Order: sequence, then structure tokens, then C-alpha cells
Amino acid sequence: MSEHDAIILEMKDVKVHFHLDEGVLKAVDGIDLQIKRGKTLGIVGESGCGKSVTAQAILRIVPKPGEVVGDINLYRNDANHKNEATNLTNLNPRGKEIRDIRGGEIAMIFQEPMKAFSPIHSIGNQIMEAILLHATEDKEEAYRIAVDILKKVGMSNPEQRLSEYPHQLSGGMRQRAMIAMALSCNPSILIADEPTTALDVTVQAQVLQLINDLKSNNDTSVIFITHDLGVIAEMSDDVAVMYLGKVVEYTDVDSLFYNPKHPYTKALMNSIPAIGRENKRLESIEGTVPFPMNLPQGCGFYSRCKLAVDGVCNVSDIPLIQVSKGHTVRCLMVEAEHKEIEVVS
Ligand SMILES: Nc1ncnc2c1ncn2[C@@H]1O[C@H](COP(=O)(O)OP(=O)(O)OP(=O)(O)O)[C@@H](O)[C@H]1O
Repeated sequence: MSEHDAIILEMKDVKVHFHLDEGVLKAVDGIDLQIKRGKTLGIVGESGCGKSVTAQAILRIVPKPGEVVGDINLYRNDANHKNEATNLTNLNPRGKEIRDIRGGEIAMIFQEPMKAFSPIHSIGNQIMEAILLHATEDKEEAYRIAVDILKKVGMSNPEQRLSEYPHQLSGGMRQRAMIAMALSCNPSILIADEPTTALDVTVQAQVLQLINDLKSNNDTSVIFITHDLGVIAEMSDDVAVMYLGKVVEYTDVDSLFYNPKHPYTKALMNSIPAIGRENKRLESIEGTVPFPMNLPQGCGFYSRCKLAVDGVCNVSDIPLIQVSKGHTVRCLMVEAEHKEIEVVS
């Protein structure tokens, strides 16, 4: 398999800037990511780091006055595309091609399913509408697919569920219904943005298991967005740690947990409870993510970093460096530790 056969989506130097009266808000500021076929990329970071806007950029649903630049190459492996790249940033956000891709090739599930469903139509109507739009024109077949998919996501009485309205379902069932709608067109990529945050722990575990099962059974690629490192450990093959619109550490899940490098990643790790660390106090990361407008020069984490050195870390943009194959970090202190390492960008 060539490298490109293994990659379904690639982001190169993607920026999402909102041009506001007060200045330019840099929600995403030059990120490079690769999504592998049949694998999960976890994107982790605190609130405001740019995770959701990254997902919106892929689907071209960034609200105005947001502007997306850079390359978001989708490699479709069907008869019409034969793995050639479609650059999603070049598509008209309201045009037919991106509308076909959205909900067809790439589907998304959100934290709050009520956002995905209209309250005035039955679950069945909405799931069937998606199927009729992307998968078949035959209503009876669409109904059969809808029933099958509700069974697949573990909903009892699927025929009855289809006639119910979103408010008649429990939170967990609504989440399953939204996953069903996302999966009804057999997407190659599923984007899950904090899909379990609003659920209780048991239902959360079931929904995560469901996403993992669907990934292995259908070879779906998943982009899993969360602020929760515990969920990242459970779900991801690769992980991108985001801070202030940039990827600050990017590697496979084992390297991230066994050999974290960036001070922000380490701080996130120290702020979660872990087995075998009972005697260590949990540390919260002091301060909050700065507002991404009119930022000072240098590292975005400077104001909160225990290792930061004045005159070094707050002078110019921090390059991404490779600490080992497939493991990149954006930190000058890590660079100083690894004198022989390679600067990537
Ligand atoms: N439509 C918008 N207009 C202006 N600014 C926005 C818009 N959407 C997001 N932002 C800003 O972009 C930055 C990144 O937001 P984003 O929602 O991507 O963060 P996040 O990491 O997903 O956090 P959360 O987990 O809270 O959603 C934030 O500073 C946010 O205020």
C-alpha cells in the first residue's frame, strides 16, 4: 500500500481566521494533520483551543466571517476519483460537491444531538431524508436501511423509534439516533465532537464502544474531538494535542502517554486521575487559554508554562520539531533537550 492509499484526509497549513471589527481572531492557525484509513485521530485540548473549528473547516461549515485557507485534501477511493485529491478548501461551501460529501463521505456527530435533529420531524423522517439524499432513491429501501441502522446502534423497537420525535427519546437514545443518522450513508470519515460529554458514565461507555465497533466493522476513519485524555486513550490510534489554534504535539497514542514531550501535554496528563498515581496530587493547569486575538510573539503556552524562558520562548514563532519518527512537538525547550532533532516546519 502506498502512503496515499493509507491516508484519507490530509490538512496542510490550514488556518481559520475570523475577521472581526476588533481584529483577527485566529481560531486555527496553521495546522497539519493526517487521517489514516480505518484509524482514529484524537484531537485533544482545553476549551477554546480550536478543535471544533478544525472540524467545521473540514466540513466547510465555518460560520461567517470565518475564512478557511490552506489545503484539506480528501482522497476518495471510488470509481470516480481513484484516490485523487479533492481540496475541500477550494469548494464552494454551499455547492453541490461539498453537500454530497457532507453527510455522505464525511459525517459528523455532536455533543448535543438536539442540534442535529429538527424538533418538528420524526426521527424516521430525518434519518430517511439523509438516506434518500445520499444512498438510494427508493423509499422502501431507505426505510429498511433506517431500521437496520437503528438496530446496529443498539436501539430496541426500531420501527417504533422511527415514528418518535427527538424530545421523546432519552439523552443516550438521542445520541444513538444521531450516530445512526451519521452512519446511514456509510461515511468514510466520522467526525465526533465531544459526543459523550453530556451523557452519564454508563451510556458514555456504550456510545464509545459503539463508535469503536463501527470503526472496526466498516473500516471507517474517525476524528474524535475531546478535552478528556481518558477518552483519547480509549479511542485513538494517533493524537494531536491542540493549543491556541496550533498542534503542539502529534504522535501515536502510545508515545503520547508513555513519552509525552510538550509541557502542555504533560500538564494535561498531570490534571487527570490515573491508576498507580494515587499518592500524587492532581494539578490543574493554572490560568486559561488566552483569547486568540492580538497575541504576543512566541509560544502560545508561554504565559502558563513552567519551563518558559523569557527572551527565548516569547520571541518568534516556535517551529515544529521531530523528536522521533512520527512524533512532532512545538517547543524550544524540547528542542534544546534533543540537539540532533530535525526541524519540520
Ligand atoms: N463563529 C465564531 N466566530 C468567532 N469566533 C469563534 C467562532 N467559533 C469559534 N470561535 C473562537 O475560536 C476559538 C476556537 O474555538 P473552538 O470552538 O474551536 O474551540 P474548542 O477547542 O472546540 O473548544 P470547545 O471544546 O469549548 O468547543 C475560540 O476562541 C472561539 O471563541
